[in-house]
Amino acid sequence: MDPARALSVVQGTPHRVHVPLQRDGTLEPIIEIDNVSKRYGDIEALRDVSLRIPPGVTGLLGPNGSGKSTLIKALLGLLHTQAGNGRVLDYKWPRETKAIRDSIGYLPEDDCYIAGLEGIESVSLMAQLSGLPGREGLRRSHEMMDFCGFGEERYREVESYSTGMRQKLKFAQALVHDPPLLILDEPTTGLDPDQRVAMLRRIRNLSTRHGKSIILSTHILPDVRSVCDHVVILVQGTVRVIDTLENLSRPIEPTMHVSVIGDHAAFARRVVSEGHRVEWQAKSGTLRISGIQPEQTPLLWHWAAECDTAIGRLEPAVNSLEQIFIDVASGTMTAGISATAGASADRTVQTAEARRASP
Ligand SMILES: Nc1ncnc2c1ncn2[C@@H]1O[C@H](COP(=O)(O)OP(=O)(O)OP(=O)(O)O)[C@@H](O)[C@H]1O
Repeated sequence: MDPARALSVVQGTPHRVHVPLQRDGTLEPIIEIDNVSKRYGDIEALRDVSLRIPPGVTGLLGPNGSGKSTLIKALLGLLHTQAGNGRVLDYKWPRETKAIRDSIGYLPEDDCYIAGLEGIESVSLMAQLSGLPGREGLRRSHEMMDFCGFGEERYREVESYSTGMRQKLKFAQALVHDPPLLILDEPTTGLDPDQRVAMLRRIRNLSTRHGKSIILSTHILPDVRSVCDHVVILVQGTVRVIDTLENLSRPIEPTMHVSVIGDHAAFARRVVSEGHRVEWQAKSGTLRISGIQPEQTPLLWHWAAECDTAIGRLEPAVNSLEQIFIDVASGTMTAGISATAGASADRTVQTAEARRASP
């Protein structure tokens, strides 16, 4: 059987998730929590966190110690929070913890296996613990191990597994009960480049072909870029950004990157005299010109000619996730956005001043 199809042929799928449209046509969040606080003694790991996570793949980002693991464990009901309430899928959080846990597949960051068990036994044990009857659980375990790329190694004891195989084992264990929501904590750690690409493909596939919602907690920003629809950035226990990757990538105002042949400072002064903002990007040797509408770009050629310069390259600017992360973590950028895709009107970004530089 095609492993990619395995998920769709499982009979008696135990979980169904109802994702209705809201009045404004956007999808209802799968997670809605309000005013969640968690303290460990004097440490405030989560401070009054309110969050709406839409269906799809959401990257959960943040510097070390920002509260990602605490948030995940809180959602799973693995730790007690001092304040907050909400909903996870169709269940009240934190009251209906058991039902919530049944509906989530969790891949923890740390190893989780029982020494002495074969891979297939480990996965079917999880299937049984999730309530699947023995034979159905075993069948499903084989399907998930196929899906995760296991061959005959499934019959080896898990302590002989490489780091990459342990990651895949955890993935199969998280998937075996066919949950509608997956929470994956650093799922690509320790994978070689090929395995990493395969893992990301599986994650994307689960979302697009099998309708799973996925929260991906990671420090690997290219992973986020390649599979996530939305991004949440936590800093010091507070949510600093929730938005679609697409919105975040788009500069707040239309911006062009221009490489100039000749005296770029003279060209920059000419552009500034027309009321546009110009920054010199030393690394790329280009000018970043803000506030230029696409229909105004012919003017750039005109101004370049006036200064006896020429334009070598001209392309629309895109915010890099790396820069967004650095700006948010350092406090030079804040964005407060409805988590629902497309709702970006109230975004407030304070990067312009911080980044402004003269050529
Ligand atoms: N059991 C605990 N007892 C005391 N403090 C804790 C405990 N667990 C976490 N913390 C603290 O709470 C804060 C948030 O930690 P958390 O592990 O949630 O962050 P994180 O974003 O997951 O970090 P990392 O990216 O390093 O995994 C940190 O200051 C951490 O030291």
